[in-house]
Amino acid sequence: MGVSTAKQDQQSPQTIEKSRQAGQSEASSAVGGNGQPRRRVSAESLAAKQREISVSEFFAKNRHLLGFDNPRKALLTAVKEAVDNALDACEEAGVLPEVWVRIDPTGESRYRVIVQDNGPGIVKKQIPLIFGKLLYGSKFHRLRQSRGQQGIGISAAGMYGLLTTGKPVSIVSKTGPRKPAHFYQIQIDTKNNRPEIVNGKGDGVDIPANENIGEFLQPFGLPWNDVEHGTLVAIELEAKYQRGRGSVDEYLFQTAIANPHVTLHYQDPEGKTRDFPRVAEQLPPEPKEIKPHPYGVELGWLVTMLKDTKANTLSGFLTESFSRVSPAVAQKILETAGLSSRANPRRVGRHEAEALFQALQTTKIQSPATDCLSPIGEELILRGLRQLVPGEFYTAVTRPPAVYRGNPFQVEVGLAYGGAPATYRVSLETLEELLAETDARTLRQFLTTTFDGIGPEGADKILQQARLKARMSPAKLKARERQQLCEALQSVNLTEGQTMTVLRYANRVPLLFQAGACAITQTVMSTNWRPYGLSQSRNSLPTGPVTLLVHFASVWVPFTSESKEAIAAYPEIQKELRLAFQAVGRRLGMYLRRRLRVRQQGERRNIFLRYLKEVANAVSVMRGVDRDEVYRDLMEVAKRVTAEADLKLDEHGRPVRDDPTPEEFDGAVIIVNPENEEPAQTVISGKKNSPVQLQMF
Ligand SMILES: Nc1ncnc2c1ncn2[C@@H]1O[C@H](COP(=O)(O)OP(=O)(O)OP(=O)(O)O)[C@@H](O)[C@H]1O
Repeated sequence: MGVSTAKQDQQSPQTIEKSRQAGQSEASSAVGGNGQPRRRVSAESLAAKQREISVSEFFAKNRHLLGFDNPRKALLTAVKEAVDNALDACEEAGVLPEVWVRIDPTGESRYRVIVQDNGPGIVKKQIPLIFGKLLYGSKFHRLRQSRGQQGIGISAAGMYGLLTTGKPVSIVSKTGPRKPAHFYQIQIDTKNNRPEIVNGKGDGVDIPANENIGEFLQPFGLPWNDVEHGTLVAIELEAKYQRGRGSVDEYLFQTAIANPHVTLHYQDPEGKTRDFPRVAEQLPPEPKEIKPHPYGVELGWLVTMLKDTKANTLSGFLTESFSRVSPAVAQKILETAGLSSRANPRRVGRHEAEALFQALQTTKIQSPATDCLSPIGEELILRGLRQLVPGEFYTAVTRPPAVYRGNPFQVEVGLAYGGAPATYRVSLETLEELLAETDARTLRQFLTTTFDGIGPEGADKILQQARLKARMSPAKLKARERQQLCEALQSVNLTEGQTMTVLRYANRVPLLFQAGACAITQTVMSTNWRPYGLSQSRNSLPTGPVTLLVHFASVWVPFTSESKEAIAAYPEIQKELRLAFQAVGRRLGMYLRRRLRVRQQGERRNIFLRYLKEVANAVSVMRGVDRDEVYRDLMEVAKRVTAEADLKLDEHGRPVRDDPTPEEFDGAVIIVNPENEEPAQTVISGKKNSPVQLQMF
């Protein structure tokens, strides 16, 4: 009734008043004869309907909250959950990760995702709970950087598979070379959020240590890569495979950039394989677990902690439960709160808890320890970017750790400038596949959603060159038009029309959706990039051939939803992001200004040179002096006036003689020689007052 139609909107005020009265009399029919509203339900009848809702029932209905809102995203989410777990497990076990990802088509809009790792494996008893129960995991209750944090991911992917195909999840896990492997087929009982084991008469199957696992699993279509320990997960689900932005391919590519210590093997649904070999042979430093910091605690949480503690005194409670609280600090807090340090924490009343809470917030306490974080580091960011993103100038910055709501976090940013957009690498065959897979309705939409870095402006440029209309349907292109589009993609210069590509990461995991809702994108857009040589309209992404890698690392990432796609905009986080953007922006600005100056001086010298011979001729005729001598003298003058053309970089931005010093850039930088694509200069540690290492990759 609340929906107003166009017809209603045109009604006169009188007609509207009449219908309002009619509406009132209709409503009054719900009033009983005694003038009291008629009661349709009683508290008792409502009570009869009350039922507990299991967490799995809830998420089965609200699957979009977990990233399963459409078949394409479902495929990515399933792969992502399994790969993220594999990487977490390997790193925790101190193993350099090697992960095999395979997507097999099993029917119309059905795929089987198979992910195997060389991690520690999972003990037999835990397998059913991990894969057949939502909210079960090892990471939720600890404060330490990891990819997973909620304990929902992999069981939710299995549940989605079960709901859409009726097939259970298959798991094979082996914990050591002389240990048997465990093979389970598990489905989740959504009503009760409990695992049901389907194979081995409800007990799973053990594969003895001396048996060939690969041969054993062959009849089940499960490929086992021979490792001493590791886990394989296979989930069949309703899905859609499509390349381009937000695809499995893109997720793996971006994972490889931010995880240079990982080797990934990938086989796509068409059987094409791609390997991403590791470029770093060392694991990142292991993050340590920390206790919560007093500034992050909330009153209700404090009350629960007081009730649950095993400490016998308030002083013991504070020092054991929180990080950075020494006995002296505890004493200070308790004095401020007016409480005895020997009081029993389990007997603390409401008012006393509130006083303690206030004292915790107001006492000066050292910031939390930051060894719970494991940033990628400037050197590895540069290596990762250089390996996979083409460009001529690279720089990276790792900010010092900071704190939001008591949680330590760290921001890192890498910037690559000058790479051609992905369109240059598109062959006709790939373009035809992308056109066949897309669900974009217009060509312009196809271009902007398929390729990173193409904004509407760039798309229009390409379509103009291809002589195609922006609103044409991608599915209806004829062979000749597809050819035209491919040629335009490869030839149009997008340097100006390209928008900045932002690669967002949280705890080394690429974030591929909800860019607009993410603090990272919002802060990139609200930062002023114009002083650094990029053009930018107000509150939008800057334009130019720039890729920005942004890594947010924390013991708890404040995601905006359970699907872990966007980071919430806490002011402390936005401040750190902005400082990191400004640091890389300043270095980019320096590089671009220098390049521009060199180019301008080069052009000026060319003009001199064009007329130098004629001037020398005229002077020698007029003054009777030697022409060649005059020419040589004039040449000297031209060189002196345009000396900068010989300095630093030539017109391609290539260092010519005197390369910029590390101190000038004040940070980690790579400048690439565009002619042979070799790094002309690499500065890894160029911070002022610190030893400078120059290193070529
Ligand atoms: N491949 C694996 N090897 C070893 N342990 C694993 C593996 N996959 C999952 N686990 C264990 O299972 C637990 C549950 O995994 P799940 O994906 O459901 O949640 P999570 O990774 O803890 O958090 P999130 O929901 O944020 O992803 C993990 O915490 C981990 O201890």
